[in-house]
Amino acid sequence: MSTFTAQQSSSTTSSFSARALDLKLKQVRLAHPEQSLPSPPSSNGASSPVERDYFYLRSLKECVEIYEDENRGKSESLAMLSDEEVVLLADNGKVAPHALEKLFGMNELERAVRVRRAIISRSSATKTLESSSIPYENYDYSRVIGACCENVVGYIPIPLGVAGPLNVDGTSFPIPMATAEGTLVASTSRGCKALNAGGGVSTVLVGDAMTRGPAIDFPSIKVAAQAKAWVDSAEGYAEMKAAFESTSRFAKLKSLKTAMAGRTMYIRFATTTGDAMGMNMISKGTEKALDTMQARFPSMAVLALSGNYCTDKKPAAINWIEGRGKSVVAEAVIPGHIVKTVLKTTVGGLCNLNVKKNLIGSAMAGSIGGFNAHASNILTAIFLATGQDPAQNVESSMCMTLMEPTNNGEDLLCSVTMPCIEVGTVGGGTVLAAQQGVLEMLGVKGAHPQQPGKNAQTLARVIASAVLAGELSLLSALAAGHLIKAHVAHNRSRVNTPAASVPVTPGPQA
Ligand SMILES: CC(C)(COP(=O)([O-])OP(=O)([O-])OC[C@H]1O[C@@H](n2cnc3c(N)ncnc32)[C@H](O)[C@@H]1OP(=O)([O-])[O-])[C@@H](O)C(=O)NCCC(=O)NCCSC(=O)C[C@@](C)(O)CC(=O)[O-]
Ligand SMILES: NC(=O)C1=CN([C@@H]2O[C@H](COP(=O)(O)OP(=O)(O)OC[C@H]3O[C@@H](n4cnc5c(N)ncnc54)[C@H](OP(=O)(O)O)[C@@H]3O)[C@@H](O)[C@H]2O)C=CC1
Repeated sequence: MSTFTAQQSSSTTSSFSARALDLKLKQVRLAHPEQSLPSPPSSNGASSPVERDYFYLRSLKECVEIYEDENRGKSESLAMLSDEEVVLLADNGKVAPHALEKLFGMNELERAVRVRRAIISRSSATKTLESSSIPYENYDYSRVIGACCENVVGYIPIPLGVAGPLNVDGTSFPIPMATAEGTLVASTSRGCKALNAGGGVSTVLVGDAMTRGPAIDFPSIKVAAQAKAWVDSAEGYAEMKAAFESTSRFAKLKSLKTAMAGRTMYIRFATTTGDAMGMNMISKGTEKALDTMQARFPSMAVLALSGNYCTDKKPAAINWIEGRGKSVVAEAVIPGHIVKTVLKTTVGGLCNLNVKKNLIGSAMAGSIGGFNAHASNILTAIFLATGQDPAQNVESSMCMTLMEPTNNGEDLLCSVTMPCIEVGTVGGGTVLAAQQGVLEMLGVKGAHPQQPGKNAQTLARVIASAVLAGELSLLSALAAGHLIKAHVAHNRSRVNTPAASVPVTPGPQA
């Protein structure tokens, strides 16, 4: 085995930048995985972690002896090893990379992330993760572990803009939007300006129920029908409700909808979930209710807690028709002169385009719940900013935008109908510090102190109102023929646009 001579003079060591030293060390480790590097002279005084790594890298055998010493706990043993030495243990199957937080302990969460980046980086084809611009430092990982993500290597920053403010039911709200699509915030702001000029948006909450729909098999259609009749009965409902509600202080069962497909039965549990979006809560309650049902129907077999009759994170007509999460309608009147001066179009032009695009165009396309221009743009940006589950934008963005002339054709009456806004202000990504900051700015952080559910409902009302702003502005830009002009101005970076690809010259056969 070749040997490596470390730079042992303290003056030479201090002339290394930490990064250069770190890279050098990694090269050595890759080339000589089994080698113990020489120790520094006692006068050296190497103190930074990188310097310690550089001078004290032990052999795999020594590292394993330290790590497996039964006289110490794992976190204590790992504290004696350098990052490089933990990477060495992981590379040799002694430490599971996804278990680093558990092994290091709660006081060393950033170290766990740093070491994992090194492990993953070096085993990947590109080897770029470790030195990449993906940030990982100064992040509160205690909020992430066991709640938001596993195998963490950092975090992805997304620009956060604020549109508005927007007057919703008499209160002025800033509209937080995390997005990488230039133009969105500007467009939503223009819509807010037009809406405020007409006195703002008024909203109604017409439903509040998260849903879960398990699939249950029975030996025959006869037994399945008996079970269905029992769940549909007052007695069955009461028994299921009691079992369901024993699992949570906040989840309250509102209805059970049953359906059969051959000998398989589906039950759509619909419940309020306080200020939580509620999927964990409702799944927990559903499991308990099915245990109760099983006692009555021993031959039933729960195939899956989710039988897609919910329907979570997938397009489905049942959500559009019955609603899921918060069902909100938001409405406003915009004076005709504001339509002209702020939106640069006319009441007639907007109404005509809305019918031809959002209603007839979507019908021609066979859309379910897509009777809008870009509800998902605004909703998803607010979801990301406020820590919602972004996969639920599928059904949450379902929206019908309506526009008609009012006040003898002078002004515009417009509305959005959104039956499935799935949001919470507790649980999931709402526990993260930055997302909590955004919820705080909106005055809806955490659980409402007196009325559980009010914070989440307010957030849903704000989202629907902001969607109305976005609809107005985009439709106006389309009606006026301004769309591409706006996107070239706000959405095409002159600094970062890469050089064009050079197509490979076609060969003689091509
Ligand atoms: C959680 C597991 C994986 C445990 O599963 P397990 O089999 O108990 O895990 P294990 O401890 O035996 O480990 C097996 C492997 O899992 C991985 N693994 C295990 N633990 C970790 C960890 N901490 N960090 C990273 N990786 C981990 C890892 O690869 C590990 O291998 P190893 O590396 O140890 O050789 C399993 O129960 C599972 O996959 N559950 C499903 C959870 C899920 O997919 N949830 C999705 C969200 S639900 C939803 O949003 C939509 C829904 C449900 O509503 C849609 C619908 O309607 O269907
Ligand atoms: N399991 C699944 O199938 C799915 C899970 N998810 C994920 O589920 C997570 C969200 O689940 P969710 O159930 O919303 O959140 P949580 O799992 O965090 O549950 C909410 C918790 O907050 C407590 N709580 C305190 N105050 C309130 C209040 N005012 N209103 C409501 N609850 C309160 C509840 O108490 P109590 O214990 O009394 O109920 C409960 O313990 C997200 O990470 C999401 O991505 C997403 C889709 C499917």
